Amino acid sequence: GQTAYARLGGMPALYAVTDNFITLIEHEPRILKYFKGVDIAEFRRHFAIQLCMETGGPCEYTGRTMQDAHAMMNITEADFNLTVELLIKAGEQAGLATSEINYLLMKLATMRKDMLYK
Ligand code: HEM
Repeated sequence: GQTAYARLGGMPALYAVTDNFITLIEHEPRILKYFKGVDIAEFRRHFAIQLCMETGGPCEYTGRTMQDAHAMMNITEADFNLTVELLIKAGEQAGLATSEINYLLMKLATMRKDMLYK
């Protein structure tokens, strides 16, 4: 029984991951350039809610599809991989177990093709 959402500490933990992720992006010019003019408060909320949904939590994602959200960005494979590294680091900084980080990555990996080169 327990969902991954409960195991990893619920919404406070997912917001910690999200905030760490945003800080890491702010320090990585290669990724930050994609975020010019983006409403970060909305990105934060949608990202955390998406993590909640993907881990079986009691949330309903109301943001755009991954294909729409990442359209016209032409995200390269290298930049996608770098972003995933930042997300791993964000999870580590938030104290998530490696198994929970891997679970998250596995869930998000299925969306990869929706984001690349759109
Ligand atoms: C693990 C992979 C990723 C996930 C799960 C993810 C998830 C999300 C989510 C949930 C949103 C919010 C959509 C909305 O508010 O409607 C978003 C927006 C965004 N993502 Fe990603 N993303 C990923 C990878 C990337 C990568 C690799 C980049 C760039 C290198 C990127 C750049 C952006 C930008 C710039 C926005 C804001 C778009 C806007 O508001 O116009 N994302 N992403």
